[in-house]
Amino acid sequence: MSMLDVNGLNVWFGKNRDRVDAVKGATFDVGQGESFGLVGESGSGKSTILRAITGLAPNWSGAMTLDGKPIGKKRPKEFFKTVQMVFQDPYASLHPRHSVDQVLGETLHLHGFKDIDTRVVKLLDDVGLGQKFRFRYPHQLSGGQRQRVAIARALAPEPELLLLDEPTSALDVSVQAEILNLLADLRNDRGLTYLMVSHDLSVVGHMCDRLAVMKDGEIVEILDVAALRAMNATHTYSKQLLEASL
Ligand SMILES: Nc1ncnc2c1ncn2[C@@H]1O[C@H](COP(=O)(O)OP(=O)(O)OP(=O)(O)O)[C@@H](O)[C@H]1O
Repeated sequence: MSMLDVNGLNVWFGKNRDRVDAVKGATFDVGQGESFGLVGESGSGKSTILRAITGLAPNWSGAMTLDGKPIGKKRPKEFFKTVQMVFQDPYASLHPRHSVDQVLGETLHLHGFKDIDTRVVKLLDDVGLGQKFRFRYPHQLSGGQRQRVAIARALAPEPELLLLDEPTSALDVSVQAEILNLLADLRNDRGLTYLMVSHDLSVVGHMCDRLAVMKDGEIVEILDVAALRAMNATHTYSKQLLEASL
């Protein structure tokens, strides 16, 4: 069964002459436990799809369902127990004056957990940081460590679906693989479902089962990773993208 089903999604910003149609008629589904990639050039609408799913892009039409239930205009609190997002830039996504303990503790509190201490310790272990990072502030962490905290925060409500918006592109090349391996391990251990945006085909080839290629707001092709590895795309633009990635 589909974890996420997106059907004829249109997303726009602004009005009249200022209107930008960022996503046009996007249709795809992400199976339970699947890792699905969205690739394409800058401005093709990849992040906007994630933002529409989480309610950060309010102007949309079409149909989206999560676990078979329609996603409406307002997201109830339970929605964010199932769906969490990890942003590209952990420098921007963590409050500079909140310690790691506050970041995780407040998220757990918000989601109604009582055994907060135990869970904070467990989350830090799960993302490979450990307790010594618990009372540090973002400026005392490296980029990779900050992204681990952001991943721990996303895992706190025990979600089923993680929306990953270029989760390694703001990091040093040397730590990108560590974070990708962490995400792959977490998916294996917890049976998570991923919807992952990347402009890097090698990242998607490593992390995803299937991918959608986007251009100018439209999905031009959906490929499985075997077809990606075999350079077996049908659409001209996907072919160009594959060739450019060599
Ligand atoms: N808040 C906004 N207001 C107006 N236009 C926006 C807004 N957010 C995105 N857009 C426009 O929507 C289009 C799609 O942007 P989006 O960020 O989804 O692309 P992307 O494929 O994720 O690119 P990138 O890899 O650079 O993040 C672009 O033309 C962008 O300028």
